[in-house]
Amino acid sequence: METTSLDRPGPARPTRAGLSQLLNLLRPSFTRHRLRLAVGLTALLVVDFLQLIIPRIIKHGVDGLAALTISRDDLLRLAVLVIAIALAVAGLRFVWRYLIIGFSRLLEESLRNRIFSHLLKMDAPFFERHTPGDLMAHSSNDLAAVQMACGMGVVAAADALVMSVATIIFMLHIHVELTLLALLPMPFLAWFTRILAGRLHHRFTTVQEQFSLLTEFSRSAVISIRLIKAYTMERFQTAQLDRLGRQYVKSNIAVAVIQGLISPIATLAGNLGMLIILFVGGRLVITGVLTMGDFVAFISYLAMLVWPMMAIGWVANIVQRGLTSLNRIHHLLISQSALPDIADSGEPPLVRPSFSLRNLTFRYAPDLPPALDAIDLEIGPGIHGITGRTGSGKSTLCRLLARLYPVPDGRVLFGDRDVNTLAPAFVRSHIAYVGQEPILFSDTVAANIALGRPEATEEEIVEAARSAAIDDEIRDLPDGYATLVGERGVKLSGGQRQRLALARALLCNRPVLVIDDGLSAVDVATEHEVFAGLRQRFAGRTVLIVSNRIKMLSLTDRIVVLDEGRIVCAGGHDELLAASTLYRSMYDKQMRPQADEKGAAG
Ligand SMILES: Nc1ncnc2c1ncn2[C@@H]1O[C@H](COP(=O)(O)OP(=O)(O)OP(=O)(O)O)[C@@H](O)[C@H]1O
Repeated sequence: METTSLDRPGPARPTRAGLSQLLNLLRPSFTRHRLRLAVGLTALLVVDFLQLIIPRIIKHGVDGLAALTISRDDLLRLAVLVIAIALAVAGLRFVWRYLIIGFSRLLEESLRNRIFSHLLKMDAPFFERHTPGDLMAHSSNDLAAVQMACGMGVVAAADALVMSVATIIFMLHIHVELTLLALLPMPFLAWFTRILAGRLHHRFTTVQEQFSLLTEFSRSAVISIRLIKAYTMERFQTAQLDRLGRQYVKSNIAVAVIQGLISPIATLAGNLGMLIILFVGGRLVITGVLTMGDFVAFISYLAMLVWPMMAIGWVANIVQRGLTSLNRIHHLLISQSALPDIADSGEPPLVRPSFSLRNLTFRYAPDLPPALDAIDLEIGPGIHGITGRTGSGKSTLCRLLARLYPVPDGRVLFGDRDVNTLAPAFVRSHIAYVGQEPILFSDTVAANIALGRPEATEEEIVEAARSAAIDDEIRDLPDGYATLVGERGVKLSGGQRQRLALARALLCNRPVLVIDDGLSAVDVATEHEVFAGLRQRFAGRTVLIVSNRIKMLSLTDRIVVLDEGRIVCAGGHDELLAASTLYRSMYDKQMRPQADEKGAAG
């Protein structure tokens, strides 16, 4: 028998894609903003050049002073020149920061948009393989690492390259041997920075992990405060928080140790070079090979070289980190939905669509038993009840109709066409879906109802609420339909939330309504009212209600009983009472106590 299943290996560690594949992800942004980048990099190079000129001006002044050939006016002119250059450096620094860092933010935004629109296309199995934390990491840490590499990474790389090459040329120009000697400690500085930056990254990742553990712990403790109090868990929770807090402090101290090492090592390398200049360069001045000005300029150049040498190690690390993150983003973007990749052609919606399930077998994973087993079912206009024990496959059936999971070819037909030949969005656009857990957004009641049709009028919203039997209760809220609900608003009861979600689905006015146990928290009297509203509103259309409430099921046109993924019986309420032992036992459990109570009262 042909079945479908989802190969769900879990989020494996991604293999490294080719460099050109990774760079292809960045190319569109680099191309689009090439002018911005070119101007930014030019400003950066001009800053470098201007900085290199300052020691030469100072050399001129010192030589003049040493030979007593310089006038006060000359000195003033040199000072003004230095200030003018410093001002130009400050202005141009602002320009390159604005342009290049701005570019990295634009690149980050475009990658984020790409990731987000890709996620919107993915199917349910994808979201089961990737946890929300996983996906959040892509849209925060990984994007930040790429942004860093393409912003400060580009700046530091260009800066370090130009500054080190130019500074060394200027130094060589003064004295070749002295330059080579003074540069001796520099490769060690680059090497140390590289090693320390690597460790720093590692420790910093630990800090971030500890921080997210701590925040997640505090978040879940705050939202489950009632449970904690009910189980008198306060002490235990405090001890847990204390433990996490101590780990967090420890990992922060580990970061501080590395950060504390970097600067002294740089100073040490600079001072070693300085020592060499003092010792060797000083002798060259005494012997008249170098002028006093050359000597001072040489010291300034060496000081300027410390930063590029540190930057080389630092850049190597952030580029490596950026590539690792880019690799993860690449793997996310190449992951494919198992649903057919067919774009919605804009075909007009079907007026009275129906579903035909033909010998459909479905498993969530190859090693799991089938969640649906050889299902044959016609779902056309009318109100259909789906019932069965927990885990019998009711929700799975609804999810497959809503095209959240892939199905094998020819097993599910929609309006006589195989769903695999249709755009998933086309099929979904016919279905209003009410799930088991209603989700409300932090917005007004009206906006929550109008989620699927933001353009709906006030009258339409009220009418949908009335059909879902929630209108009166909404009017009793402090601001009626304008009341804020959700996380930061008024808290609604489970039944109210479910009816709000139902009103949202009703407002969409689609030809098929699927309610997956979405009325379980609604009391029996209100359930009747809701059902009457549905009957009237959906006359001639298709409604599928998953429920285990016999009273609700008895009102439907036809009931399908599932057990272990199979249809064990289908028919009207009376028919099933006679034909299905499962249905009969559900009826007995739910209706007998009432009958017994009535009998006892009589
Ligand atoms: N995402 C999933 N991954 C793996 N197995 C799943 C998944 N969802 C459901 N199942 C399994 O598939 C079977 C059918 O589950 P389903 O949720 O469709 O049952 P149900 O009849 O709706 O149950 P309930 O009445 O408790 O909601 C169960 O064995 C369940 O454990």
